[in-house]
Formats: sequence, structure tokens, C-alpha cells
Amino acid sequence: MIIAANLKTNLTRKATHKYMQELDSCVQKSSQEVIVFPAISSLDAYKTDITVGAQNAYPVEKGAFTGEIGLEHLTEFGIKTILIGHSERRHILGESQEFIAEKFHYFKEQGFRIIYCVGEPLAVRESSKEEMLAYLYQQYEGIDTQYENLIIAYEPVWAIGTGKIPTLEDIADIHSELKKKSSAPLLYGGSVKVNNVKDILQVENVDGVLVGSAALYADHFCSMIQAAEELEKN
Ligand SMILES: O=C(CO)COP(=O)(O)O
Repeated sequence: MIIAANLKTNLTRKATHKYMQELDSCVQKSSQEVIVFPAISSLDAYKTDITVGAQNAYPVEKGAFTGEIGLEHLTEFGIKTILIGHSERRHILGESQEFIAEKFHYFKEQGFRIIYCVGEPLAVRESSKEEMLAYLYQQYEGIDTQYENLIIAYEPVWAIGTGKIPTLEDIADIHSELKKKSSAPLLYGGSVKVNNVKDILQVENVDGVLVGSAALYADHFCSMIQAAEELEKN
């Protein structure tokens, strides 16, 4: 399974290096695919089996895009994995579906592994299932759902950072619908914690998790990796 951590705007460079060292010993004993997306200031060529990904980058090699990093800043560290379409980039930073699709196309052309995020806000969730699926499917516009290096992450916006998660039946239902759009590995994200990760990973069509706040502690994230390991062994 794919066990991914999105550290968002957390952990200094020094703290991230300590985090990666602590996590590396846990990952050595695991057959799970572990991906960590550190803060941009902590990108580095870490000596580890953990895949390091970029939470964001501008769809150019380099250029006049103040405040952004481009392909060459990722290549410097051997980074070939990127998160695209996260709800915080959509709803807080205002990235349009058109620009997200442009980013997707650019990093696909560079052969990147892409974790592509989709998810609905609460108001959409509370409407009909048809409306919710229509909203989610709009987030696939301009995206090559057959791209061989694609991973999808379903992250209901109302579950991110709230401690609330859909019922396991709802996760199963939505994941089965999303699998009709793409056979790519499909992760669940949104308030994944040590105490619910095993249940979530056992849901059909859940191929892993994308964890935010609970992954900020290496020991907590390690126990989630171990939970996935135990499930695969049994
Ligand atoms: O946004 C997320 C991962 O990308 C989920 O965040 P939380 O795990 O903090 O809800």
C-alpha cells in the first residue's frame, strides 16, 4: 500500500531531517511504499528509502515566477514525485482547475509520479450523490486519468483537519465510483489517524492513505505504516 505524509507548512529544515531519520528506521522494516511531502524549505536529497515529493512547483523548468520553484529545483534533489490539486491550493490559494490541469500536463511530460487530489466541500457533500459526483468529476477535467504514473487521493475537504471522516461505507461507495474514472491507485485522505487507519485501509478500493496532521509525529506515522504492514501480512 501507499502510505503518504503531507507535512504542509510544518517542520523546519532541521526538524524535517530529524523526522526523516526517525522514519527511515521504520521504513526499513516495511514493504509499504512511503512518500513524504515536506515543506518546500526542507526539500533535499535525503539518504533514505522514503520517496520525497514536492507539495507544489510551478510548471516550468525555471523563470520569472516570484516565490515559486520550478523543475530544476526539484531535479537538483532527485525529486520526481509531486502533489497536484490539493484542496488547500484550490480553496485557499485559488488555483483554478485549468491551472491545475496545466501543472498536471507539465509534470506528466517530465515523467513525474503525480498524486492528484480531488474532494468536495461540505455543502456539496450535503447535496445529492449525483451532484457530489458531478463536482468530483469536474476536478478530472484536463487530467489524463490513464497516466501510468498517476495516483489519485480522495480527500473530502470537510474531513481535512477536522477530525471527522466519512463512514467506511461512504468511503467504499465513493472510492468505487472514482475507480470508474481511473484505475490508478486511490488513496483516502482527511483526518486519517493512528486509531482509524486500519479500518480505512481495509475498505475496498482504498490503496493507501494521504495523512496530514497525524503524520507530523514520526512515531505516529510509523505506526500507520506498521498497521498497513500487519494488514498485508494477515
Ligand atoms: O490534507 C490532508 C493530506 O493532504 C489531510 O490532512 P489531515 O490528515 O490533517 O486531515
